[in-house]
Amino acid sequence: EKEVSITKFPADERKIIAKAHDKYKKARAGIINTRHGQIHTPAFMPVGTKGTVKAMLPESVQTTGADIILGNTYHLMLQPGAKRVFKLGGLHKFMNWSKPLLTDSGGFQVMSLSKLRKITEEGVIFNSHIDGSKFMLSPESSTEIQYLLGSTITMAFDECTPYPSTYEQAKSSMELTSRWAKRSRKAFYSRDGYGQFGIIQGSIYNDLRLKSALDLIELDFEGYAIGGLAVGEGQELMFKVLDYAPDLLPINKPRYLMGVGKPADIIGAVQRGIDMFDCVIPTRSGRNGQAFTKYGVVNIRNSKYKEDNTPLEEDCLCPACKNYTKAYLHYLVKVKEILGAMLMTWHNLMYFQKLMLRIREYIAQGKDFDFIS
Ligand SMILES: N#Cc1ccc(CCNc2nc3cc4nc(N)[nH]c(=O)c4cc3[nH]2)cc1
Ligand SMILES: [Zn+2]
Repeated sequence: EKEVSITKFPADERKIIAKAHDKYKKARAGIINTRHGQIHTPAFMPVGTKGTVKAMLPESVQTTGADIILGNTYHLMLQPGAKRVFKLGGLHKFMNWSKPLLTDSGGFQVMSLSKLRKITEEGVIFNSHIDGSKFMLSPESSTEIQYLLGSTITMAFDECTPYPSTYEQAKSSMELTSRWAKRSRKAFYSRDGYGQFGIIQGSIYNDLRLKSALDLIELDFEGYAIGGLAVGEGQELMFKVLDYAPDLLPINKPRYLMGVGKPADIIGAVQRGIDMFDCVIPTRSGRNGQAFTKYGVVNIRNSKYKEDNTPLEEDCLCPACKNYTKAYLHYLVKVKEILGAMLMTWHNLMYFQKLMLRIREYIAQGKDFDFIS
């Protein structure tokens, strides 16, 4: 079909509702057109780190309403290897997911997973957390790996500035990210319908966030991510950065907040102008027995559910709610049956997608939406 450019917030479909209450005037709903289909924003991306959304079939992920899922350069370069995935037809074919795929660029995962690592101007040298063998990730190699995987949206190679950081530490980290962004942009093989997002850093310092945005806007990325958040700063400080940073980014391009988050975090970030999210919470906490419901979070392992013959949510259309009871889910999770992980994950992904759908609808109708969660 006709390939379209990746970021076309169609003017007529873009609904920026100037709200009487200034809390909402930054919220926007739109559509990102890509080579692999449309992404309705605000969008939540389920995390499929190793080429699978854990405990879900791709067709099941699709039924929850997800338009796009996230994969990880770091994990896939170690196993099965980017060249092998390329030889086998790319990640879309390998994992049987034909819709958009966004891949994180690996720097964040190296810092959180690999043991020995060394950051140099060239890139990051590290030992695999699997077998200790030596690897290097650089703006060039990360961008090439994401090309070999066939990512719809490639992330620039950045350094996620830890929290807390002094102003000086945040400044030199942000400056490194700007130099790496330039190299990432140069290494990107641009094709119609594919895109590369820059990632701004600067920690909690507004002037550093501004400089980071200016450096990256010069590189004319198809979209921009706000990095260096959801790293332990807490919701209040995250929102303080989000009261300022999204407006530094081009209004007509997608804004992606990496690693976020709980429903309340997502709502607060949408109200501040964010379009895209990813978080392991619905999948990881689902496998650990936490179900997100309109009544709040249900810890299904709690003994009070062992004879509860009612569904998690009576009006939810997911298999867990349509066909099973909390008593059965309680039992499956307690005895660590694989079906327990499957059903809890499916429900949580459905819950997160329903939340995004309702947010999109409320924005389109110009309605307030801060009470949803
Ligand atoms: N369960 C659970 C759970 C575990 C971790 C998290 C926090 C994830 N936060 C987070 N992911 C990130 C990825 C990132 N990737 C890159 N390339 N750069 C970032 O600055 C960055 C920042 C992030 N912050 C949230 C929930
Ligand atoms: Zn359900």
